[in-house]
Amino acid sequence: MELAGLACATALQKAFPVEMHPRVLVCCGPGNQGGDGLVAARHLGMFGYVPTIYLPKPGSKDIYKRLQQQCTNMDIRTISSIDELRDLLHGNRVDVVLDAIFGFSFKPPVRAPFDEALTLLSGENVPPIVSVDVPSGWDVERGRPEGALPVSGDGNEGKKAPALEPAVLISLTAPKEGVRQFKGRHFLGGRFVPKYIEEKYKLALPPYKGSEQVVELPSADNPVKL
Ligand SMILES: NC(=O)C1=CN([C@@H]2O[C@H](COP(=O)(O)OP(=O)(O)OC[C@H]3O[C@@H](n4cnc5c(N)ncnc54)[C@H](O)[C@@H]3O)[C@@H](O)[C@H]2O)[C@@H](O)CC1
Repeated sequence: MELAGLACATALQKAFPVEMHPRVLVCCGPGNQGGDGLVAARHLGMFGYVPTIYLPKPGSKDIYKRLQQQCTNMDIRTISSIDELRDLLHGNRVDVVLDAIFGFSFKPPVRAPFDEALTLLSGENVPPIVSVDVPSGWDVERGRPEGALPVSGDGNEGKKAPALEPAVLISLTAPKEGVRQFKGRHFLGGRFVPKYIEEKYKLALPPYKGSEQVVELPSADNPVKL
């Protein structure tokens, strides 16, 4: 989780340098991906950004609580309500968003309060989004859903929430099948995979340069050379 979060912070820094994009909103879900987001927030703070964490539903694992505490120790502000999220986004107080809400374990329908968060983050004039591993709302295998996602809960019949459309994606360990359609800047972070795992699963991972934690991958709109 530590190296994954560091990779997320590093990719965001490459795509959105601190000089131009100092204010980062880190949106965290309740799973391991949310934990990666908390780690990334801490490193972004170390890189000179001013992170704010949106954490509506903290994970219950002990490691999650400890990661939260480390952010608190660094005086990183945490918000939890949808009203605070709306105020931040509509008040032009965010330069870039790190989407660490849902990763490969997401399954629709979307449960509250993430339906409203996805709607706000998909609104007009929202700053660019960097998604972790799988853009929130996409399926790890099938990718971007066709149309908006159903929302669960009494009284939500017919209600929909959009999947996110990030500008940048940071895949962890190896890109997932569902992000083949992703066209923006695409980074890979996962310089922690032992050779035997790479060979066992035939991952064919690209080389990382020097001591870099991430490598930029070619995508349809960004044909970088490896
Ligand atoms: N080996 C691993 O498992 C690693 C995982 N990593 C990260 O962790 C992610 C996977 O972590 P997890 O398996 O914990 O799952 P996720 O972080 O993808 O999310 C699962 C959480 O979201 C909730 N959730 C799922 N569907 C929902 C819905 N429709 N509405 C509301 N809440 C919903 C679940 O209750 C669960 O708490 C990866 O995508 C990656 O970002 C990395 O830290 C690297 C290592």
